[in-house]
Amino acid sequence: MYNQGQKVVVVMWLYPFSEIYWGNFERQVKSRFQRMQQEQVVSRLFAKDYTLWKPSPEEITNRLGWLDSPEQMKKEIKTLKAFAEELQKEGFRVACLLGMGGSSLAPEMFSKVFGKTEGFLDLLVLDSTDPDWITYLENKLPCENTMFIVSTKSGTTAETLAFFRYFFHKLSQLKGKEAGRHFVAITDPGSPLEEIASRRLFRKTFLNNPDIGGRYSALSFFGLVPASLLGIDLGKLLDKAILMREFCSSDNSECNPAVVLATYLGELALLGRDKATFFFDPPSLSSFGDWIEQLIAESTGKEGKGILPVVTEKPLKPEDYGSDRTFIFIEDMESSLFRDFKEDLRRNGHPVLSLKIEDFYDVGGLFFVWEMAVALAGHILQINPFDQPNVESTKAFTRALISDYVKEGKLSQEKPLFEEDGVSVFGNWPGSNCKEVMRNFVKEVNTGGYIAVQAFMAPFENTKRELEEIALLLQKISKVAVTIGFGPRFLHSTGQLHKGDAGKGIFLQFLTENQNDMVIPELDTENCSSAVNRLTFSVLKKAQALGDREALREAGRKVLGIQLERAEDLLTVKEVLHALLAEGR
Ligand SMILES: O=P(O)(O)OC[C@H]1O[C@](O)(CO)[C@@H](O)[C@@H]1O
Repeated sequence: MYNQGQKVVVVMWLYPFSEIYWGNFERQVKSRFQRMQQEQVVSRLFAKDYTLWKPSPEEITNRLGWLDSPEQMKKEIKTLKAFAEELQKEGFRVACLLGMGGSSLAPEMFSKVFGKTEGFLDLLVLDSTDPDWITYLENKLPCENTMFIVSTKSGTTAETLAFFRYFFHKLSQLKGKEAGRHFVAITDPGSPLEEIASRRLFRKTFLNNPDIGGRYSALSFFGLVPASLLGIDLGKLLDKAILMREFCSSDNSECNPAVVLATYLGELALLGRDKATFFFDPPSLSSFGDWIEQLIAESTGKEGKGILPVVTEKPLKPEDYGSDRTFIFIEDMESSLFRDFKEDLRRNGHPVLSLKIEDFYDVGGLFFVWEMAVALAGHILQINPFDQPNVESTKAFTRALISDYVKEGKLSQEKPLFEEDGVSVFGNWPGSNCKEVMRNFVKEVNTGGYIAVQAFMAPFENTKRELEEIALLLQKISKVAVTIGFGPRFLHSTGQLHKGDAGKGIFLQFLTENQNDMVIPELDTENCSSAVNRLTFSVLKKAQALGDREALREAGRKVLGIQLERAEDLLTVKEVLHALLAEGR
């Protein structure tokens, strides 16, 4: 138990006034520190020694480019600045980034945390295939003055290419052969996008270092092109990362912030604390949470292991948390919002880590230290933190559904269990109404497990709020961690962990019908046969939801599918949960 008289709260120099409380785990932590020091884990990481993770170098040796990226990208600042100036001069006002997962989350964080600088471009990010959301975003875009950033490492990500085709078609109608001047590509050398960009006469193509994986690419062209368009001072940002790299280069474990964080994540997960629960102040930093969620979940959730990042919960009473949690606060220096909450958590024996940042440019250092920490947590868990072996299964089911759709004109789907007030319920669940099914669903989660709410819906603010309320009700009823992810975005983040971890999760999948729908245009009209059924965004979204449902089931996971006519029908689910909560009291 917490006792201020003992040496339990360590003030770290990671950032001034940061602090860490290990709870009852100091002994194990010390021994992990010693082991990492003896094995010279840090020196071996910088020497790119793949045996830290696996006996073979595959998808490791060619994924460590992020270690040198801050230094290398300093040489590109001039080019990036010149590009931003060129766009300003030509009257571009908005940049719209089309991308998924590692190609979109850092840019979105830059946009939400830093915002637009006077005279520079605004940045919007599209990472949803929901046609209502695309229409909403499109209506905000002054297409004539918009630069589209097509951002994909592989150059093959289905969502990104569908967004590209949609907006390229639109711009071609407006600008004819000049359409390509509104597009810039960020991709790996030799990817299919590089070829598309050259054929479609894109304004520019940034070829990234191929040795950097998606979720480790914040401080490469993937993060820095959009950051420079926003007017962020790249030199300052990268210097913070370079300084952090220096702090993180020592084999002296206790003095190495990345080793301390890795131990906090990895060692405590091995000891049963495998839910890393994040809180942010100011709230705009929660977009850093979306980035870190992908980094932790996609890197560690595999081979029957994994650390679940929880980034959307509101603070609860300390006794409402299980003994499977660690807590991480990322706050600015002045923040005292969580002071009492942290104290309560420590008093209840929960490990608590608080990182204080001085200004937003400290995210440069945060990107680096978390990338290194997660890579080292992968070493502690003995997994490869750079691959994503279970992501492909959803894609395969989705492709099969789409290919049937193109032939048959409809998506094949299981029959609902029943329909009730705008809500159709799917899955192998006992019960003949929503309340019975939901009661049985919640019973399926064990202590130490989690519930993942997956919403294939447009991410409007009011929908987010409704889902947060639903998550809170589920949390109160089940007493386990509850996460929320919008689909298809989460498929490129927590989707890996959902299928690759130890199977502790149960899944509540929402899927809405849409008000709007648009065909995803083909670019080469000569390849378009009029006999096929043309794919639309709503069909793509639905195929992704149904595909993931199948992939989860194939991995032995339990899924409750709820299809809604409109987002407002979430109310039916909320009412049922309120009733269940009242029953339990
Ligand atoms: O940059 P790409 O190749 O489009 O990939 C996007 C995302 O998809 C994944 O490959 C798999 O979900 C992520 O790891 C990656 O960040």
